Amino acid sequence: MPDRQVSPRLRPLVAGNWKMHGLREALPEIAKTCAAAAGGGAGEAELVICPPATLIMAAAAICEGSPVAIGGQDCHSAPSGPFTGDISAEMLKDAGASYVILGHSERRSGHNEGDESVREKACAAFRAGLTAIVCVGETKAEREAGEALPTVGAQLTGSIPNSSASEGLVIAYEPVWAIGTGLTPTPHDIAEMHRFIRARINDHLPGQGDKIRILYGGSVKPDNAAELMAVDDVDGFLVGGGSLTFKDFMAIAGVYRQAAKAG
Ligand SMILES: O=C(CO)COP(=O)(O)O
Repeated sequence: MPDRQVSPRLRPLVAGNWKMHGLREALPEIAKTCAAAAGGGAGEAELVICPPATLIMAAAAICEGSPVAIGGQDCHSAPSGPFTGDISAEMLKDAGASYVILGHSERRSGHNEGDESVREKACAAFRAGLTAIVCVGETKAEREAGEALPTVGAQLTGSIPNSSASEGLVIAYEPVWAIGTGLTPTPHDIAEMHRFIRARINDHLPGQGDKIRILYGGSVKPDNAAELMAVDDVDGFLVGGGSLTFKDFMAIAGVYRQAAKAG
C-alpha cells in the first residue's frame, strides 16, 4: 500500500457519478453503501452518490442519518422559471441533495455548456446551499499538443465563481480521454495537474487553494484506486462506472480505510 503523502488536512471525498444509469431496482446498492459507510468501510473519506434525478428523493430518504450524501448531476442557474426539462439547485436541495456535479465534460460536449454557464450554475448551487463539484479536463488532442495545463487553467478560472467558501466548492480533474476508456494519466501527470489547479485556485480565490478538495476522475477502478489515492494533491475521486455497484464503489472508497489502518 503506497503512503498517502497528500493533504492530510483535507478530508477525502469519493463521489459516484451514476450518469444516466439506474432504475429504482438499483436503490438497494445505495442502502448497502450506507450500511458499509456507517460501519467505517470508507475510513476517513466522505461518500457522495449522484444518481439520476429520478432517484434523488428516494436515495436521499435511504441515506438520511447515514454518512452518505446525495448529489445531482447538473442544475439550472435560475431558482425556478419557464425552463422545460431543467432542475434548479433549490429543487435538488429540496429533494434531499447536498452536492451537485457541474460542468462535466459530457455536458460541456453534449449540451454545449461553456465556462460562463458552469460558473452561473456554481453560483446557483451556492445560493441553494449545495456544494458544487466543478469538473475540468483536457481532451486527448489538447494533451498531445502540450496544452493540458493552459486548457484546464482557463476552464477552471472561467467556471468557478469569484468568491467561494471552501466548503461550497470541490474541483474534479477529469481528463476527457480517461473517462470510460480504462486509460489514466501517469501519477506524475496527475500530480502536476492537481498542483497546478491548486495554485490557480489560490490565485483566483486567495487562501482557498489549500482548503478546496481536488478530486481525480477518469477510469478509477478498484485495482488502481490505491495508487491514485497516493498521488500528491489528490483529495479523492469522482467515479463513473466504478460507482454503479456497491461492491466496486466500496472497494474504491475502501482504499482510504486501508490507508488509515496502515498508517
Ligand atoms: O466521468 C466520470 C465521472 O464523472 C468518470 O467516468 P469513469 O469512471 O466511468 O471513467
